[in-house]
Amino acid sequence: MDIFVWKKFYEKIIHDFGYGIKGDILSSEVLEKMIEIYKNNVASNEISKKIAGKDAYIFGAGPSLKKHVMEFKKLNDNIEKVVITADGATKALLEENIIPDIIVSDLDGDMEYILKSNLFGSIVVVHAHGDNIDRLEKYVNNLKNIFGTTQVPKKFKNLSNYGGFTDGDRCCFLAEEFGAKQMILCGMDFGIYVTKYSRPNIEKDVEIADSIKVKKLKYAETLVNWLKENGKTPIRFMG
Ligand SMILES: Nc1ncnc2c1ncn2[C@@H]1O[C@H](COP(=O)(O)OP(=O)(O)OP(=O)(O)O)[C@@H](O)[C@H]1O
Ligand SMILES: Nc1nc2c(c(=O)[nH]1)N=C(CO)CN2
Ligand SMILES: [Mg+2]
Repeated sequence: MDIFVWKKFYEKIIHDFGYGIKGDILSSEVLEKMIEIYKNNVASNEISKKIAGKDAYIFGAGPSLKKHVMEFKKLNDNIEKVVITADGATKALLEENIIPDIIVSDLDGDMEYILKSNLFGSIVVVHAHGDNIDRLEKYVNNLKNIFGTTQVPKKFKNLSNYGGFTDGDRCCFLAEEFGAKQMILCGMDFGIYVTKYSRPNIEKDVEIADSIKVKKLKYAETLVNWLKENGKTPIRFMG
């Protein structure tokens, strides 16, 4: 997404959620510094090699996730694919012995499966924002092959901004940026329900989301719809 178009979305989002741009900038600076120190990042051409020209299967943590993982497993064609998971959705793929090529995360969820998947080779696209500085400090030096992103519409030496807000819609903006042939969205239900993959501490498998999560999902849907209308990569839903 053009940075000026993203700036308009971003200003609305931070106003709507009461986030401060200062926190987002500080967090981005922290991630930049860590990448400089640990040098554990990959260059953008590594992302390009994984995505360009392929069918991008993008997995979010909605109620249809497990069903769509099983459908994905049954695919039997020779089409080149890239598996991109949003944060908590990573666990559902590992449960089926599928290692995602790329994980997009702000590191705010259950890290066990992201760390495990990264050990098996997944690139982790780590997002900096004002509410995850502690998570960056705790986990970035334990990861290899990371790619840093920011939501601040401003240039950073080691961070990229392709637009997008939640981990799920940012997967889509990444696939668009790096020239996927098409995107197939799995577990990207949006709506008002969350799963244990998104919120590990809920009692039932699926529960009604809290109001902030519902609002985040609404933005995720709006951004994916924007991309569908304005992007070059076709987007469809699994099933
Ligand atoms: N019904 C849904 N419930 C949860 N995630 C969904 C749903 N539909 C789509 N998604 C996408 O799946 C992604 C992964 O979910 P997860 O809750 O692990 O991520 P998250 O963005 O870190 O959420 P949060 O910021 O609220 O912690 C979300 O970012 C969202 O874009
Ligand atoms: N400042 C801030 N930015 C975000 C946040 C958040 O909680 N705080 N959550 C996001 C994805 O869910 C994306 N961006
Ligand atoms: Mg997250």
